[in-house]
Amino acid sequence: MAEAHESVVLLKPVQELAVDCNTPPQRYVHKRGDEDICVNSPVIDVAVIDLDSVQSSSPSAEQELEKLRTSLASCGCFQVIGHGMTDSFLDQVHGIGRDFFALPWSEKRKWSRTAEDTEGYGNDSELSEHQILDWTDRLYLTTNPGDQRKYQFWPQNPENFREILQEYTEKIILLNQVVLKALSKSLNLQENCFLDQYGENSNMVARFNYYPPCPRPDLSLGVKQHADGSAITFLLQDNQVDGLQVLKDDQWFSVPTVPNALLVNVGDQLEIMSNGIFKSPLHRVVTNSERERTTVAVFCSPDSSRFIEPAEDLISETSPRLYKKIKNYVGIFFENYQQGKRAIEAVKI
Ligand SMILES: O=C(O)CCC(=O)C(=O)O
Ligand SMILES: [Fe+2]
Repeated sequence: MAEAHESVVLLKPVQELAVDCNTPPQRYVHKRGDEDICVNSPVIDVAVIDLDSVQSSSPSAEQELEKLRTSLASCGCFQVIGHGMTDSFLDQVHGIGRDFFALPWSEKRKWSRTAEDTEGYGNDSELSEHQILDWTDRLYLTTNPGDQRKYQFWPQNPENFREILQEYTEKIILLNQVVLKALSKSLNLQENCFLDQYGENSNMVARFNYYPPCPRPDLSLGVKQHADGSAITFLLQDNQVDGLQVLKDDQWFSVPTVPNALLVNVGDQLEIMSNGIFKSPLHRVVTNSERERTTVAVFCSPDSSRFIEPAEDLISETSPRLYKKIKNYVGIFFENYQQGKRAIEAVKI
C-alpha cells in the first residue's frame, strides 16, 4: 500500500523539479512537430460580457447576448464581468491557491492525492509511460454536491482556505445558473433549457493550477492541448502572468487576462446540449522562464446520474440531432482521454 502510494502518486512536484533546472527532464519534453509550441502567439479578442447588463430589461441586454453568441461561435469562450464578486474577493480566491503552493513540500504533501483517488495535491496523472507530462502541479477538489467533498484533501493551511473555497463555490453555483440562462436566451430557447438538464446535484470540481517557471518554454507545456469535459468551466486567470492559448482555425491564440473577469469556457457537455452550436474549444497552457503562474479552474457539470442530450428545440429537419443521449460524460471523457482520444467524437451520432 505504502509502495503503491509512493510509485503512483509521489512523482516529484514540478515545483521541486524547477529548482536549479536548466532543461526539463525528457518526460516533460514535446517532440518538435507534435506540438508547435509558440509562446508569443497573437492575442485573441475575447468578448467581455457584462452579466448585469444581460439581466437588465434595457435594449443593451439584446446586444450583450448577441456579443455572447458571436464570441462563442468564434472561439468557444468569453470573459464575464458584472458577476457580483469584488476584486478583493477574487484576490482572496487566487491568494489561497498562491499561498498553498508557496508552502514547503513537506506541508503540502499532507493533502497529497493517493493511489486510489483523483483528488488532492499532485501533478499530472501518469496514464502511460509514453505520456508527456504537463509542467504543472495541481490541487483538485470536488466542491459540489457538498456531501461528495473529501475534506481529507482540503488544506487547512492557509487557514482561510476552506472558508474561501466554500464561499467561492456558493458564488459559482449562482453564476453558473445565470450564465446557463443567458446562453439559453442567446439561442432563443426557454431560459431553463440547459439548466433543467443539470438536476439537483450539479457537479463542481475546483482545480488550483500552479505553473513554475520553465527553463525551456519552447519544449514543454503547462497543460497539453485538450478540451474540457465539463459543461462550463470558470477560469480565474493570473492577473500578472498570461499562459492560456486557444485553437481557432488551426492557429493558437493567447487569451488575455481581463482584470476582475472570469473566463467562461464551453466544455464538451454544453456542446452536446446545444447540438454543436456551441463548440468546446481546444486549449493549452504555455510556460515562461521568468514567472510562476497560478490559476483556479472550476468545472461545472450536470449531475452525473442524469441523462443529457441536445435540446429538443434545436433539432429540426435542417439541423438533425448530432449527439447521443448519454450520462456520466466525465467517465466517458476520462476513458477516452487515457487512450489519447477526444470523448466528444465517441458520443456523436
Ligand atoms: O490554467 C489555465 O490557464 C487553464 C487550465 C486548464 O485548461 C484546465 O485546468 O483545464
Ligand atoms: Fe482546460
